[in-house]
Amino acid sequence: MAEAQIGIIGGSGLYKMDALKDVEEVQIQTPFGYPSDALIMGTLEGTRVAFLARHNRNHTLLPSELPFRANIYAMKQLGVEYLISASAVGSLKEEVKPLDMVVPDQFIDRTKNRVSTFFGEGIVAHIAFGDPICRNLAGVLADAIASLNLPNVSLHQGGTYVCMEGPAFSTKAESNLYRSWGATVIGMTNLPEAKLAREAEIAYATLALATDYDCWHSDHDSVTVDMVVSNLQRNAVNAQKVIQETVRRLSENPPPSTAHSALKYAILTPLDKVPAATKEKLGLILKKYI
Ligand SMILES: CSC[C@H]1O[C@H](OP(=O)(O)O)[C@H](O)[C@@H]1O
Ligand SMILES: Nc1ncnc2[nH]cnc12
Repeated sequence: MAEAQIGIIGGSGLYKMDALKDVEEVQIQTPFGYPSDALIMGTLEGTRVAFLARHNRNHTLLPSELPFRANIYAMKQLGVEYLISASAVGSLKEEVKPLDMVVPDQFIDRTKNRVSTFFGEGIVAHIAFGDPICRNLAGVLADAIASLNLPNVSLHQGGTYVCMEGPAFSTKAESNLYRSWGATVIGMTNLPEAKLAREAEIAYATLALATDYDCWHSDHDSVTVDMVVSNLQRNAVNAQKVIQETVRRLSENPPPSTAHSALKYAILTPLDKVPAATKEKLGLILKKYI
């Protein structure tokens, strides 16, 4: 099986990475079904990476339809230890302008219909999630953004990403509620990924690309898909530069991550009491502990 230490999940508007060399497309089956699309393996800055279009290259999957478990498990099968998510988000703060980049460090869960754990079926585990983003990976990502000095793009390091169910965008009352909570950006995808990545002991960080002011801002039109995609297309070149620079820095100096041992104290069920079928299904995740 092709291997990569670094994974990239591209969201709305980022369906491929132009700079990848020696590209190989791999269809991966996991115990949780097929991922959103084939994984694109390629070399970036001399390092093998795995790229996945979160909603499929043809954008056929709603946020609520995403096979989150298969996506993260497939990354684990490829040997991924660091996962960078690029995502379109709405801004909930005046100072976060469309086209700005945010590296969030917190989430608020407003989803209703997502499976966000690999556990169950006879095995119980509770990962620590007080710091849902890997601080060291986020640091590398933020340093990479800062080093590029991208014109007209401000970096906001830290901030809270509200993850809503969708697919409809928020009402003004909801948007203002999230603002009153001090949240920074809003999207529909990153929280289940962050939880599953943590369970799979993969370090996870988000490159949030602001595309709109959601619907709260009286001087801006309410968010539309056109607005999101046209802004993200304007930003896609920048996003790829950031990812490339992040990969260069990561491959030179892969940082330690507490995510890499997240399960050490998380599993409650004695492993000899876990049904054999479950042990087999979660084999890749559990093997360190068996
Ligand atoms: C196309 S607008 C809404 C859509 O965009 C974001 O997707 P992603 O996080 O994959 O970039 C947002 O979460 C919604 O899924
Ligand atoms: N305003 C918004 N709400 C939810 N998801 C988004 N993705 C991009 N903009 C968004």
